[in-house]
Amino acid sequence: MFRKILFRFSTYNFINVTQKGKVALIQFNRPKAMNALCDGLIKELNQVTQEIDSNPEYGSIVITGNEKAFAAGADIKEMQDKSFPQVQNIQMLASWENLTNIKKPILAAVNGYALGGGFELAMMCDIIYAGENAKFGLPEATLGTIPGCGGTQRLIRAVGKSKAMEITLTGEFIDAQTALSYGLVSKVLPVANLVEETLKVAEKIASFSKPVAALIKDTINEAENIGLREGVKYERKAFYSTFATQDRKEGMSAFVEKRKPSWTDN
Ligand SMILES: CCCCCCC/C=C/C(=O)SCCNC(=O)CCNC(=O)[C@H](O)C(C)(C)COP(=O)(O)OP(=O)(O)OC[C@H]1O[C@@H](n2cnc3c(N)ncnc32)[C@H](O)[C@@H]1OP(=O)(O)O
Repeated sequence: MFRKILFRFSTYNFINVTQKGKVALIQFNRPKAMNALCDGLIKELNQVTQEIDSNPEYGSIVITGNEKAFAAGADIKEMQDKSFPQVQNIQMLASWENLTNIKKPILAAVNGYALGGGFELAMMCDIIYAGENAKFGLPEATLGTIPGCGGTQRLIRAVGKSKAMEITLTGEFIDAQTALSYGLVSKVLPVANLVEETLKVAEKIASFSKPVAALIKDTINEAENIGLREGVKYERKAFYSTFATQDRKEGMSAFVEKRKPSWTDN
C-alpha cells in the first residue's frame, strides 16, 4: 500500500517515513520507550518534514505513533542529568518547534499516550484525530518541571483557562472523548482505523492547490498570534493574493464550465 520515500537522507533510526499518493506518513519508531522524543528523533523529524515541504510531490503530512503511544513526552532519561546552564546555553528546545514552520498541512493521528512533549507536538499540528484509546496530558509538574514547547500557550488557546490550568496543574490525563468535547481533537475513531481514516482526509487536502492550502494554514495559524481586526486584514491580503495565481483562475473557470479543476500549484 505504501511506497518508501527515497529522500536524500533516507536512513532513519527513530522514525519511519512512507508515502501514499501525495501524502507523507511519518511514524515515530521508538516502541520500547513509548516513542519518547529524544534529540535524534526530533532531528530526523525536522529533516524529513523540511524535505517533504520542499518536495512538490507531497501535499500533506500525517504524523502518528503506534497503538500504545503517539509519544509519551520528551525523553526523561536524556534530560534527567542536564543542568540549567546546559539547557539554557544550548537552547535545548530551540529546534523542537521547527514543525510550526512547515507550510504544508500536518495531521496528527493519535492513538495511546500523547503526553508532555508528545501532546505539545500534536498541538503544533493542524488537525488532530484521536483513536478511542488516546490519552492526552501535560504531566511535567509530576516531574518537577513545566511544559517547554508551547504546551501552556497552545492549550489555553484550544480549551480556555480553567481547563488548561486543570490539565497542567494536576498532570492528569484526559481521554479521547473528553479531548473531543474540549475541541482539542476533531474526531475520535476506532484505534485500528485511525491512520487509514486520517490518510483519507490528508489525501483530500493534498488533492487541492498546494499554495492555497498553505495560505489557509498560515491564515488560520496567524489568528493565534494577532487580534481580530488585524487578523481580518491579514486574511483579506491573503485572499487578494489568490487572484495572482493560476489555480484561483482555474478553480473558478472549472466551476463555471462544470468540469473538474486541474491544479498546477501556480
Ligand atoms: C516537540 C516538542 C517537545 C518539547 C519538549 C519540551 C519539554 C517536555 C517535557 C516532557 O515531555 S517531560 C515527559 C512527560 N511525559 C511523562 O511524564 C510520561 C512518562 N511516562 C509514563 O508516565 C508512562 O511510561 C506511561 C506513558 C503512562 C506508560 O506507562 P506503562 O506502565 O504502560 O509503561 P512504562 O513501563 O512506564 O514505560 C515503558 C518504557 O517506556 C519508557 N518511557 C516512557 N515514557 C518515557 C519518557 N517520556 N522518556 C523516557 N522513557 C520513557 C519507560 O521508562 C519504560 O522503559 P524501561 O524503563 O522499561 O526501559
